[in-house]
Order: sequence, then C-alpha cells, then structure tokens
Amino acid sequence: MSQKVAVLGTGKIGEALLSGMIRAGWAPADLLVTARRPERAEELRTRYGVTPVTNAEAAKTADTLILTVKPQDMGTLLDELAPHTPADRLVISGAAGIPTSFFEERLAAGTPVVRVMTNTPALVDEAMSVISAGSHASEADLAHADEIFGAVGKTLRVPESQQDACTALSGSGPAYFFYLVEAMTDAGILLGLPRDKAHDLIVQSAIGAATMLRDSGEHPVKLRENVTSPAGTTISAIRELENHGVRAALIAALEAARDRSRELASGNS
Ligand SMILES: NC(=O)C1=CN([C@@H]2O[C@H](COP(=O)(O)OP(=O)(O)OC[C@H]3O[C@@H](n4cnc5c(N)ncnc54)[C@H](O)[C@@H]3O)[C@@H](O)[C@H]2O)C=CC1
Ligand SMILES: O=C(O)[C@@H]1CCC=N1
Repeated sequence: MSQKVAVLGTGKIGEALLSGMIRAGWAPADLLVTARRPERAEELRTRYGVTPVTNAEAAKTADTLILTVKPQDMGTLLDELAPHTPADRLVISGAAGIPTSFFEERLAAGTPVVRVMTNTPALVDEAMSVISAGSHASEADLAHADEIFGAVGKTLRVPESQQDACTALSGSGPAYFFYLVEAMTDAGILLGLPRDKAHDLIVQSAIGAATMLRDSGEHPVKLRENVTSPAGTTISAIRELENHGVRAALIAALEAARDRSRELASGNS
C-alpha cells in the first residue's frame, strides 16, 4: 500500500513543498492537504490534483503529517490533531522555533517527531532544509524526511540544538540576499542606470557569484580577492562597507534572528 503524506496548513512553504514533491514523482493521489479557507483548498485541488481534507481526516488517514502553519498557530492546530492522531504517525514540523518537545508533549506518547527548517528556494528546487530528530524519531523517520525535503533541494541533518542558528542562516537567508539585491539596485539608480538594467546587472552578478561559491571549491575570501585589484574600484567599495560596519551588522542581524527563533518556542507572538 502506498504511503500517504498530508501537508497541514498549505501556505507558501506547504505549497512549495507539495509542488516539489509532485515534480519529483509523488502521486497526487497519495497527497492530502488542509487549508483554513475552502477556496484555498479547492485552488490546491485544481492546481495539483491533491485531495483537500480536514485536519482530523488528515491525522486519521495519512502516514506522515507535515505541519506548515505559522509557529503562533501550532498550539491550536495540535489541539485539533491530538485526539485523532495515532502514535504511529510521523509528524514533521516545518515551523521556526518550535522544539520537538512541544509536539511530543501534546501528541500521543511515543509519537515520532522530526523538525525541519527549509527555505523559499524550495520553489525552484534549490532549498536548504535542515533536519533534526525528536526523542522518538528513528533513522527511518529521518530518512523519510530527507526523501520528502530532498525533492526540493539539499538536506542536512543537525542536532536540534543547532536549529535556531540554522533558521537564522538558511531559513531566513534568502531574504538577506533579496535585501542586498534591492539595495544594490537602488545604488544603480543613484549612479544613473535605469531600474530594469540595474536589476539585471545585479541579479546576473548574484547568480554568477553563487555558482562560483558552489562550484569553484575556492574560499569566499579568495574569490573576493580575485575581484579586488590594487588601487582599483572594488577596494574603494569594500572600504565603505567596512566603514559602515556591514560585517558587524550582518553578525548582529543573524544573532537577532537566532534569538527570535528561540523566543517563538515560548509562544511569543
Ligand atoms: N516563509 C519562509 O521563508 C519560511 C517559513 N517557514 C515556516 O513555515 C511555516 C509556514 O510559513 P509560510 O508558509 O510562510 O506561512 P503561510 O501563512 O503562507 O502559511 C501558513 C498557512 O497555514 C494556514 N493555517 C493556519 N492554521 C491552520 C489550521 N489550523 N488548519 C489549516 N490551515 C491552517 C494558514 O491559513 C496559511 O495558509 C511557518 O511555521 C514558518 O516558520 C520555514 C522556512 C522558511
Ligand atoms: O521569518 C520567519 O519567521 C520564517 C522562518 C524562516 C524564514 N521565514
């Protein structure tokens, strides 16, 4: 019998995962979805051929439940699921901050829980998903999570104690790059370029730099040094970045993201 997987709270991340699983060969007939609004559930059925169900039906029917609601909505969802979820279901949480113990305390004793932090490049099969086991999750459970999230990009297993740091780095990471592109495009405007041309120049430079980081085997410092000619243009820009404390700002920013992830664990809204 085929294994059924349900995505509960199918918003941006849930849909990105669902669409990637289908691209990777999962049969839509084996995929269930839940959504708060009926129009959203119908949209998912039309777009992907998956079956919308209630949260309780998903818990009763699916072997694996992937919970992709906001951290602040997780307590309410678990209240709804707990009476209907047998202890042999694999529960995978995609929420920032919430520890596996939060789920273990609210579900039947012994329920296997896996915590995953993915990111939005799941939409283009370039996600970075970081996976950790709760106290009852087996190697087979982790392998199943690897298989699901492997459909949308790379996966990495880490101890749960590192999840908040990973959330700051790769979970939120794409936003920092989008922010940089936005700011550098503004700089292009200041320098007199039309916005669309500035955008294209920066995006292609980002793609080129990202490909070199991934494929060249060189350290980022070496790659940057190769761009930085003596008495040239790049070093003039780097001096301004250092003068404005950009490195320190990035370190502080990621520390703040890590701290916010920790706060979400206590249900802070
Ligand atoms: N957006 C991002 O870049 C990332 C988000 N995450 C995590 O993924 C989770 C989802 O984030 P997004 O997809 O951005 O949020 P979203 O708001 O797009 O999706 C959450 C969905 O859950 C639905 N929902 C809430 N309570 C429900 C319930 N009881 N039953 C059924 N549906 C319910 C909402 O209507 C919404 O459509 C969050 O926990 C977030 O921490 C993780 C990695 C990256
Ligand atoms: O901003 C957030 O809380 C979510 C989690 C990681 C990325 N987005």
